[in-house]
Amino acid sequence: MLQPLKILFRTNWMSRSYSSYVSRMRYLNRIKEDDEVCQTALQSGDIFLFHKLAPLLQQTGSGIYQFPALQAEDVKGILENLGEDKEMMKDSVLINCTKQNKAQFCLDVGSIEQSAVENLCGGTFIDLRKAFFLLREPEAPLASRGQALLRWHQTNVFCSSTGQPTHRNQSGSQRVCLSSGITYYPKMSPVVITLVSDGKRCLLGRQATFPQGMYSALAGFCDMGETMEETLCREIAEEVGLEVESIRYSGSQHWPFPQSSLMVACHATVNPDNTQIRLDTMELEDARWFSLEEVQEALKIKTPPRKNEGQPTVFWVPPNHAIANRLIQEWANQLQP
Ligand SMILES: NC(=O)C1=CN([C@@H]2O[C@H](COP(=O)(O)OP(=O)(O)OC[C@H]3O[C@@H](n4cnc5c(N)ncnc54)[C@H](OP(=O)(O)O)[C@@H]3O)[C@@H](O)[C@H]2O)C=CC1
Ligand SMILES: [Mg+2]
Repeated sequence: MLQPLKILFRTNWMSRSYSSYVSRMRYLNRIKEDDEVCQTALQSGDIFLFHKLAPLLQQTGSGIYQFPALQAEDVKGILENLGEDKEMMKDSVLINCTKQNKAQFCLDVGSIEQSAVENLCGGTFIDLRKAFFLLREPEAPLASRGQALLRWHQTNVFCSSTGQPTHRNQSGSQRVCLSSGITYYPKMSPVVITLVSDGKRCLLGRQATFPQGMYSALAGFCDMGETMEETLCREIAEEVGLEVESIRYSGSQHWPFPQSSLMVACHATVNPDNTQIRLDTMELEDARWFSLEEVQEALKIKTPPRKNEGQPTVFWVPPNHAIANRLIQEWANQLQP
């Protein structure tokens, strides 16, 4: 029996019985695409403050760092209190949406005197390179996503084709040049990060810029037109002179340093009869095969070890905020007897 027309074309997407995740993603997309929906969401959203790309952190009594979500009214009060135009709120950029369907925005108040804002908020603006490791999940990735979006807007003010100013939409999900018609979207650079194994050992490398003693999985940016697999094989051949035999995907991560990368993490194996490392000293300072025992010891080290005079340098690996740590942990777990 045909349903009456109105039910078939009901447009109130929020009342449909979608899973809460689906309705949240659809709501987030509406905020992204529709300026009016975004302006409404901004009035009742969570606002995360930055100052010249440094996120505002607050420390609890027990010393834990938090990434405070201010309410729109609070932020307007702060702006008014400091004699600033409340219209600055419109510079907020949409980051995400909470499970309670609350929109999350970031706002850079870098034009205002830093300590004046810190005093009113009871917090401190801390450079992301430090803040990222002071925060825990899910605040660290939220802060790096907000910073990456704000930095993208600050570095894409002009059209790269006409030099004319670009104009953002309310959510900040894009910028458009009205004379060339080009639409710009926030970008991440794809990077493949690989844990190479010969079945018994794993291969880790270090750049001269790494902290002393720290070795990590090998990583490399994708060249234009490459598949992930091609990047992986090329980078391992380039950096340590080995040929990969098999590849297994592990996971991915947005990595904000130095620019926004999308880290695609994989395990790879090489022929155990051909494990001779031929190091590209232009790229890496060192690369070595490590045993399970050495890696298990390194995984126990949670903070950068002190270098004591006359003592051998201690081998350690990136902290668990970095996806390299996940790859190394996965490898150790699968080898563990
Ligand atoms: N989250 C994690 O666990 C880890 C993250 N990383 C990150 O992975 C990224 C890549 O690692 P890395 O070994 O340095 O990469 P590569 O091995 O590709 O070497 C870096 C070189 O790539 C070129 N390059 C820089 N930026 C880009 C870009 N956006 N697109 C294409 N090529 C680029 C530069 O070459 P040129 O100088 O010739 O221009 C640079 O010297 C780094 O940003 C690093 O921070 C690395 C290890 C662990
Ligand atoms: Mg590399």
